[in-house]
Amino acid sequence: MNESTIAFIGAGNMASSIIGGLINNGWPTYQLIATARTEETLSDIREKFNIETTVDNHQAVGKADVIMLCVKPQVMKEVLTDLSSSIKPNALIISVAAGITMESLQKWGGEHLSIVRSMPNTPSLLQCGASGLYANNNVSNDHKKLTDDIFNAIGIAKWVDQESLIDAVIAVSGSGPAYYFLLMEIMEQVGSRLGLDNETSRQLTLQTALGAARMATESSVDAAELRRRITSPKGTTEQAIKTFQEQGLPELVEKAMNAAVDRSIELAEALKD
Ligand SMILES: NC(=O)C1=CN([C@@H]2O[C@H](COP(=O)(O)OP(=O)(O)OC[C@H]3O[C@@H](n4cnc5c(N)ncnc54)[C@H](OP(=O)(O)O)[C@@H]3O)[C@@H](O)[C@H]2O)C=CC1
Ligand SMILES: O=C(O)[C@@H]1CCC=N1
Repeated sequence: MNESTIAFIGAGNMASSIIGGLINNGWPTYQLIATARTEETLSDIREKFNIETTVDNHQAVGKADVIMLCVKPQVMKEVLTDLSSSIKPNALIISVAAGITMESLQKWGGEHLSIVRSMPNTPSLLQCGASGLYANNNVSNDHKKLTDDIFNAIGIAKWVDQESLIDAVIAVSGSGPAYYFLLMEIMEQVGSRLGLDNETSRQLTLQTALGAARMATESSVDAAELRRRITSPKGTTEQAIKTFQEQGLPELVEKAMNAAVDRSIELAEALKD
């Protein structure tokens, strides 16, 4: 069992997904600390996870072997600059923020710090997360192993060797759950408009998403082949897929994913100073 204490600076959607995923995987609650701006958020975290909380970032960071920066990109500079003096020597810093570069993190926290830029996603709560990881040159093999222990406990994790690929990870898996949720929302609504009662439409949609995801991950053939197996010649699926393709779904998805990348680059530029 890992003996490291992890401080979560920021205890919102992403932090609580990681905390929940770690606890579900057996990470000891006494090794987790979370901070937030408001007591309201912290009492919610204590109620859900029974871990130590504080509004004092310095107090949390002073005890931590791993400091997980889980605040919004817009407040990262203020938060990291302020807490840098309390970071223990040999602590590992992990940022989850979109659009905050390694250069900025080092400038605000200190050039000597071991920093990993991560891009997790909220299904981490169910240990179904998909994370991308990028390390600076100060990160030792032990720190990499520790990072792997954390992110593999909440799903799968892939190291990338160029920082710019973190933006690709944002477009695929960081933001990705929202794309599938959007499709589920739309299918539920259309099912209702086609005459199903709302609850039936919801249940059929969600079970279909779960079934498709499980088949895609558990089957020995790829998604394209699984799709072909549903698409009978001259059948109903053929008409639906043809409509998606003729109306530009592939181009639309590419455009949306590029928009996510562009926004990350734009944030990095706007928040670098
Ligand atoms: N949501 C997602 O799916 C993903 C998010 N991310 C990244 O995660 C980060 C957080 O996003 P998300 O969790 O959605 O945001 P939330 O707004 O849900 O959480 C942000 C948290 O930061 C806390 N906070 C704000 N200022 C401070 C401070 N000075 N000290 C300590 N805590 C502070 C807030 O406290 P309070 O609640 O008290 O206001 C809140 O708990 C972002 O950088 C984002 O890019 C990455 C991948 C996926
Ligand atoms: O939307 C965002 O900016 C964050 C990063 C990836 C998912 N949520």
